[in-house]
Amino acid sequence: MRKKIIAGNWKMNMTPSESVALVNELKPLVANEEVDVVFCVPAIDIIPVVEAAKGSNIQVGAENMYYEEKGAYTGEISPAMLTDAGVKYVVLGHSERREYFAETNETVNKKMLKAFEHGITPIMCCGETLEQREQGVTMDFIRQQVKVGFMGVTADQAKTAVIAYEPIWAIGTGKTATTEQAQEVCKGIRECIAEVYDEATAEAIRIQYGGSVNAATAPELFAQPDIDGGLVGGASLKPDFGKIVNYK
Ligand SMILES: O=C(CO)COP(=O)(O)O
Repeated sequence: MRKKIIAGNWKMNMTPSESVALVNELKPLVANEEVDVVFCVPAIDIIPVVEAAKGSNIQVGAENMYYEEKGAYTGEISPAMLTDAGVKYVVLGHSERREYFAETNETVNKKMLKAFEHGITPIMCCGETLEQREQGVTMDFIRQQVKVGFMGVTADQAKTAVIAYEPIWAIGTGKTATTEQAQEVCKGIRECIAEVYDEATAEAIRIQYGGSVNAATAPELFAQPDIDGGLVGGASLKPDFGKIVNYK
């Protein structure tokens, strides 16, 4: 049985002081030992959020990370900086980073390998545009994202990874994919992992759905056999997130 993982992606919202207030507000609402609860937050919020989350079930993630150890990479954050600050997870290859910051399957792959090397669990995002869905190439596109993203990743590492299926047309639009659409693609991703690795790896890896998840849609989505939780944007900044975490 895979443990559900419900993660908030704060994106570029919340100053450090706002982040502490939000954690204090949400802390009692997201208490649930049956699921992994992760707050993925802007780099500058990591230290105050780790501090504010102490003693709770909230684990902290980053929204991005660079793939080099250290050096002359102005503006970047290294994996060692993240682990030293108490980070356990990192979102990699979010569609917003692919669109606005030139992330490619290849740079995502480098970051994936680095994250595993440092014991940080990657939440690797994939997902199609509306145009790709209409052209019927959704699964081809996602399979490529997954295959390249996981190049050189061992089966034991892959078993611990998280993949977030986020159809781009459903992000921030209020348009959640239907339960059937979300389940179908998450199942397809699991089949892709079984082809690249084996059944045991496919059974172990956790696959989230993301894209306009809210308290109303979460219960049905998370009840699907191949959906192991969610990556939640907008609703993770509100008390609604407590309802999503306690969807049962
Ligand atoms: O991109 C997302 C999470 O990473 C989804 O964002 P929304 O939940 O705001 O649609």
